[in-house]
Amino acid sequence: MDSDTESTFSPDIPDDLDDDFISPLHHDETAYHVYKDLWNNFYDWERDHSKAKLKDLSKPSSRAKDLRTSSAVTSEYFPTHEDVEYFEVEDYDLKTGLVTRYTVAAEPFLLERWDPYARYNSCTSASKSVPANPVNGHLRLSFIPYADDENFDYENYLEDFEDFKWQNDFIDPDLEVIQLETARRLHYTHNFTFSDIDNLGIFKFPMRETSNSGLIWYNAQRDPLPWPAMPPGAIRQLQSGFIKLPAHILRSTWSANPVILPKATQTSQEMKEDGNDPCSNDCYKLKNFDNMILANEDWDENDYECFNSVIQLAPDTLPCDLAVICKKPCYEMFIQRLNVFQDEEIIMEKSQDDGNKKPEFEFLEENEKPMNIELVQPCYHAGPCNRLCPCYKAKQRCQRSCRCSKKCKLRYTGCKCHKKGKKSTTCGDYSCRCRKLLRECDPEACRKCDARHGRCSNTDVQRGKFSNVYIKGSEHGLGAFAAKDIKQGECVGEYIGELHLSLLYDHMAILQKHIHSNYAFDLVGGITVLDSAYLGNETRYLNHSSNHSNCSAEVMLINGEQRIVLTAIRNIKADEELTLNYGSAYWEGKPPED
Ligand SMILES: C[S@@+](CC[C@H](N)C(=O)[O-])C[C@H]1O[C@@H](n2cnc3c(N)ncnc32)[C@H](O)[C@@H]1O
Repeated sequence: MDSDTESTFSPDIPDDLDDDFISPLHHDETAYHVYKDLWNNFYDWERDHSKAKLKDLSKPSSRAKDLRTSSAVTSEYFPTHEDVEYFEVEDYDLKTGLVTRYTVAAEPFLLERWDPYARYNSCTSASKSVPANPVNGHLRLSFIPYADDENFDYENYLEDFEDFKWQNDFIDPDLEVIQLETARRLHYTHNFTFSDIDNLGIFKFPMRETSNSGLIWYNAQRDPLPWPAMPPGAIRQLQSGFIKLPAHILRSTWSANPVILPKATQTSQEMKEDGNDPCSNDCYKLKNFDNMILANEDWDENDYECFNSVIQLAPDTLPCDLAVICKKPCYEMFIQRLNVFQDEEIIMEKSQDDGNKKPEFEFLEENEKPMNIELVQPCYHAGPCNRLCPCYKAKQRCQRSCRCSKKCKLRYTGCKCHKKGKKSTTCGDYSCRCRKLLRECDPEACRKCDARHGRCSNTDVQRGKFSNVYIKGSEHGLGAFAAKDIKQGECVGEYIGELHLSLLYDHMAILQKHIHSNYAFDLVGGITVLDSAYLGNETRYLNHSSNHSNCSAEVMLINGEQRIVLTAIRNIKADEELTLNYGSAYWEGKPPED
C-alpha cells in the first residue's frame, strides 16, 4: 500500500443520520454531539496514525543492514557458487528518495533429518470442565475444523449449527473505542448514569451485561490505542464505577448450575451480635436506631443499584463489608437492609427450615453410582425441604448450592472418620462412608477427618493433587506416561472436557470419524457427554488396553458436581504408559486385542 495515498475510510457521521442507526440520539442533543465529535476526531487521528505506522514499516530494518555487511558476502566466507542462493534487496532512503540495490548471499545449512511427529490433534488446555454452551438451545460455530481437508464431510458437520459465531458476535474494535470514550465523557462530564447511557440505545452492548460482557469488559480485553482523546486509564476509571465482590462473599458455584438467589438467614439482631468489632465510628453497631427515620434520603440510583447487586447475591453480607463496597456509611447499609429484609419473615423461614423431618426413603446414592444419577438442580423454594422439594422428590441429597439451611435433613452429613495423631491421614479405604458412596469428603460436612485442611486423603480432586504424567508418542498416536512411580489408589488426574447434551452432539461423531479418534465419555446414562476433543488436559491421552490397563475411570460426586476421576489400579513404574479399559461400547463391540 502506498503510504501517501489518502485513506478512503473516513466514515464521518452525516447530518441526516439514518433513523435506524441513531434516531434515539435526537432525543438527547448532548449525547449526539459528544458521539459525533469523538467519531470525527477518532477517524482523523486514525488516518494520520496509520500513515505514520506505514512509514515506520518502510524503513530498512537493522537486520537488512547486517546482511549487507555480513560475512556471508565477504570473499573469505563466500561459499561455492552451487551452494549459494542470491537475493536482490532494495534499500529506500526516506530523505533522498534514492533506491540502492544489493545482492545478498544466503548460505544453505544442512539440517539433520527427523521423522514427522505422530499425528496430533491439539486441544485447548483447561483445568475445569465447561458446558459446550448452546445459545438458546442452538449451536453456534466458532470455526470450521479441517476446512482445508477435502476429505472432511463439513456439510454434514455444519448441519447441526444455527449460525457462525463471527456473523453475530463481531463488533468493529475501533467503534467500540469511540463508544467507550463517548460513554466515559457522558458519565463523568455530563452526569449521565450508566443506565441513562444504556437507555440511549445507541451502542450495540450495554455498559455492563454480566461480569464478563458489556462495553467496558470488551474494551478491557484489548491493548489500549494511543488515541489522544482517550486518557490512559480510561477503562480503569469506568471499571471503578462497578463493584468488585470480595472473595469471601462470592460462594464457589458449580459451572453447570444456574445462579440461584439465596435467602437471608441473619436477622438484624443477630447481625448486631456477630462478635466482630465496630468497623468505624459510622458502624451500625454503635448507633441507636430506635428513634431514627429508617430511610436513606440522599441515596441516588447508583447507590441503590450497588446495594441491590450485592445483597441479591449475598444477603447476609455484613453492613461493614457493604459499606466498603458501596462507599457509603456502614449504618446506612444497615438501614437499607432493614428495608429489604423483614426480621419476622427471616425468623419464620428459619423456624420452618429447622423443623423439617428426616425422610423415610433410601437416597438414590445408596444404591446407584453417581454416573447413573441425573442430578436435579439445586433447590431454592420457600420454606423447608419437605415432600414438595425437587431434591426430596428425586430422592437426592440437597447439595451445597441448594438454598435450604445447613441443618436441612436432606443434606449429606459426611463421614465419621477421624485422624489419629498429628501426622495420620484419614479416609483411605472403603470403611469411609464418603469413599463407599463415591464421594470426595466434603469440607463443610465431614468435620472430623479434617477435609477442610487437607489431612484427609479423600480430597485429591478438589485440591488438584494429581500424579505427574508426561505425553509422548506411543503405539496408538500420543500417549500419557508416568513421570514418577505411582502407587495403587493414587489419583492420576481428572478427565476434563466440554459438557455436551447428547441431543446436540451429532456433529462431534462426524469429527471423530474423520480423525479416527474419540475423546468422549458418556455421563448419566448417555444424557450428557464429556468430550475433550477441543478442550482438555493430559488425561485425554490415556490409550486403551483391554487386558493390561493400569488405571480406571470413575464418576465421583465432589461437592455437588459429577467429575470423572482417573485412579491407578496397581503400582505403576516411572515411564510406564498409563492405560484405561475404554469398555466395549466405545469400540462398538469390537475392542482391540490389547
Ligand atoms: C482418548 S484418545 C487417546 C489419545 C490418542 N492416542 C491421541 O494421540 O490423541 C483415543 C483414541 O486413541 C486411539 N487408541 C487408543 N488406544 C488404542 C488401542 N488400544 N488401539 C487402537 N487405537 C487406540 C484411538 O484412535 C482412539 O479413538
